[in-house]
Amino acid sequence: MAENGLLDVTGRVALVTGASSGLGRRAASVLAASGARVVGVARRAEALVEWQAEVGDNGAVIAHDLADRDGLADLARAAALPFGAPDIVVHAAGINTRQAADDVTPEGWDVTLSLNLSAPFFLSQHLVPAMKEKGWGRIVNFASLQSFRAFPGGIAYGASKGGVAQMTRAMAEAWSRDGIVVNALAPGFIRTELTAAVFDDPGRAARNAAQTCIGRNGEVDDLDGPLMFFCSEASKYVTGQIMMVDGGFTAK
Ligand SMILES: NC(=O)c1ccc[n+]([C@@H]2O[C@H](COP(=O)([O-])OP(=O)(O)OC[C@H]3O[C@@H](n4cnc5c(N)ncnc54)[C@H](O)[C@@H]3O)[C@@H](O)[C@H]2O)c1
Ligand SMILES: O=C(O)[C@H](O)[C@@H](O)[C@H](O)[C@H](O)CO
Repeated sequence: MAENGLLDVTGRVALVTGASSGLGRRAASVLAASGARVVGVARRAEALVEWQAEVGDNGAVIAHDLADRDGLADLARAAALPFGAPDIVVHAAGINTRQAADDVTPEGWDVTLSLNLSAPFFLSQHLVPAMKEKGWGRIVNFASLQSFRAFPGGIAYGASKGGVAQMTRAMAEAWSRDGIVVNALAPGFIRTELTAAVFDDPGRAARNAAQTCIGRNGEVDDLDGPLMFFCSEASKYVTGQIMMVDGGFTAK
């Protein structure tokens, strides 16, 4: 925590999707270690329970398929049971089906858009009324390099992440007057399960690292600072913004 308390999240309740692995799991752990009570959501119950054992009493878990839009109202209700209504939501669940444009299937397209784009919107819509009542809320979306750049096999993923970038601005316009700031983290190439295919190709991993200003690809803890900024009082006059956390990939 910063000495002036700006990054403090003690006593806040956070809902983190994608908490079973990668960036979502890291975000859930960092928030819990910083004093928030965290409800972790993802599909894999076993991995969630393992995460909960790590964080102890500050964590609760719900196994849920976020691509099923009809279940999101129930999920929002269930998420309020362990610690009260969430003040913070971090939408980290996401997939990349990596289908080439000529081969994209309707199923691949739909699940990508449902999980990456629709779930953050509709789940937020169910959580916002309680945030409005408190006059304070933080919504953190996950955009990507692919919100702005095209990569092979990225048409559905890129469409979803381009949508996340614009949705973040539109959510900010809709809800910020009620004390809810809405921003997005846009990671570069960070080593997780999602990017295993990228990191398993040494040539591609090296080219991506060389494209950054910092000279390396990312690790999950590279997002800790930007995450805490967006989840805390520090970001009270920052809304509708997409923060590149890409080692300077897009600056170069
Ligand atoms: N890793 C990167 O380089 C990178 C770069 C840019 C953006 N992102 C974004 O960051 C977010 C986290 O990605 P990651 O790299 O940690 O990936 P990951 O594969 O490690 O984690 C994804 C999480 O989403 C969950 N999930 C997948 N389908 C789900 C469903 N139907 N319902 C509920 N949960 C589901 C998984 O269980 C997992 O917890 C994603 O939105 C991703 O698009 C990642
Ligand atoms: O894994 C891949 O193949 C995709 O390129 C993405 O998932 C990227 O890692 C990320 O979106 C870039 O910011």
